[in-house]
Order: sequence, then C-alpha cells, then structure tokens
Amino acid sequence: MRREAKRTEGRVIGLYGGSFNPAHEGHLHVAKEALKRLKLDEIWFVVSPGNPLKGAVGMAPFSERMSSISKLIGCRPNMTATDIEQKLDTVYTATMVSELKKALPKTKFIWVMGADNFVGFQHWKHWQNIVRMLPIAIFDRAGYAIDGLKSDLARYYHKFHVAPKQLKSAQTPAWTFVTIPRHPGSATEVRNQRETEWFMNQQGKET
Ligand SMILES: Nc1ncnc2c1ncn2[C@@H]1O[C@H](COP(=O)(O)OP(=O)(O)OP(=O)(O)O)[C@@H](O)[C@H]1O
Ligand SMILES: O=C(O)c1ccc[n+]([C@@H]2O[C@H](COP(=O)([O-])O)[C@@H](O)[C@H]2O)c1
Repeated sequence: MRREAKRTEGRVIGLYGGSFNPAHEGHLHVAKEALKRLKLDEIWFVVSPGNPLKGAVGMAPFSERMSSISKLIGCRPNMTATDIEQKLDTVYTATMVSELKKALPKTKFIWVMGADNFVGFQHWKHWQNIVRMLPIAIFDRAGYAIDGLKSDLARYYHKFHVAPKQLKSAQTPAWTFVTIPRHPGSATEVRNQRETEWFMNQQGKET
C-alpha cells in the first residue's frame, strides 16, 4: 500500500464497484465515459465479495468475477480490477472507502455507479457517510433515471448536485448525474442467455 500511496498521490481515481457476474460491455462503456466526462486519471473496478442486497444464488465465485472484469479491461493502463474488499474482508462500500482513504490520504476518490444503484442507495449501510466521504457520479441507465431522481440521495442532497466536470474538485457532499449514450449491457441478460444456450445444447444432445 505504501508504494500505491506514492504512485497515486494527487491523482483522481474513480472507484467503480460491482458484482461483475459476469462483466460486460456496459461496464466498460461506463468506465470509459467516467474517465472522459469526469476527467479522472484512472478507474478501479472494485469487485464485491457479495453485494449485501443481492442473494448468493447464481453468484459466481469471487475469483471468476475478478477474472471476468480483468479480461474485459485487458491491458488498458488507466483501468485496474481490485480485490480490496475481499482483502479488507468487507462487503460494505462505507467500510472500504473509509479504509482506502486512510491508507491513501493524498489520493482523491470518486464513487462511480449506474442509475439502478441510485434508486436504492438509501438501503446501503451508512449511505450518508458514503455521501460525506467522497463525491458520487451516477451514470444513466435505461429505465432508472426517473426513479433515481426521486430517490433519497437526490432529494436530501439536492443542493449538492454539481455538473460532471465540477465533481472532481467539489467538496463533499457532492454528486452528479451523467447523461451518456445508454448501454443495454446487463449481467442478468448474459446469465439468462447462457442458460438458454445450455438448455438448447442439452435438448440437441437428447434428439
Ligand atoms: N448498462 C449499464 N449502464 C449503466 N450502468 C451499468 C450498466 N451495467 C452495469 N452498470 C453499473 O455497473 C455497476 C456494476 O453492475 P453489475 O455488476 O451489478 O452489473 P449488472 O448488469 O447491473 O448486473 P445484474 O443484472 O446481475 O444486476 C453498477 O453500479 C451498475 O449500476
Ligand atoms: O455497502 C452497501 O451496503 C452496499 C449495498 C449494495 C451495493 N453495494 C455496492 O454497490 C456496488 C454495485 O453492486 P452491484 O451488485 O449492483 O454490481 C458494489 O460495489 C457493491 O458492493 C454496497
């Protein structure tokens, strides 16, 4: 961590948390838009050991999800997949961010998430602490923008909404909603498609 503290000093890093079960093009799309629109230096894909609001059924092992996102980002120098939550033995964003800020005090972090998480953000553990710890960028996703704009985050913190380009220099609390070309990528869809293909294969074998 000491070497990482030196390397990242003064840099602005987007923390993009996810289950990545599996990773898909929508994730890459959001990451690229985040780098560009928020003018980030890098983005870290924080693989969740297990989203506390999602069941464990159908959740691939952590190592598989870590490989899935690592493969998707390839060798892009400004993107990294990290197992920090697993190392810290936490599934809570508030805990991870607090520990990360302690370990890398001279690095600026921004939380990156899709609009579906905007809608239920008030169910996250210590969500208001997260809002106070780091700026938040929400990226548009089909079907969620309207509900998100009625969420507790948007309502309680409406005075702290800033433009995307101002986010990285804003004092917390600060959040932005980033309008981007919407990407249809969905891990649920990928899993459903794989299941259908498996089923068709089985049927093919039987006939
Ligand atoms: N197509 C997309 N557009 C915008 N944000 C997205 C998109 N896909 C995923 N995200 C965001 O990426 C983060 C990680 O998402 P996750 O790994 O849960 O993928 P998912 O497709 O939402 O999965 P699932 O369908 O299993 O819920 C979340 O903040 C989510 O909102
Ligand atoms: O901290 C929480 O209570 C919490 C509740 C729900 C989701 N999260 C985080 O939200 C991120 C996106 O999760 P997911 O499953 O939608 O990809 C991921 O980093 C999770 O750890 C965090």
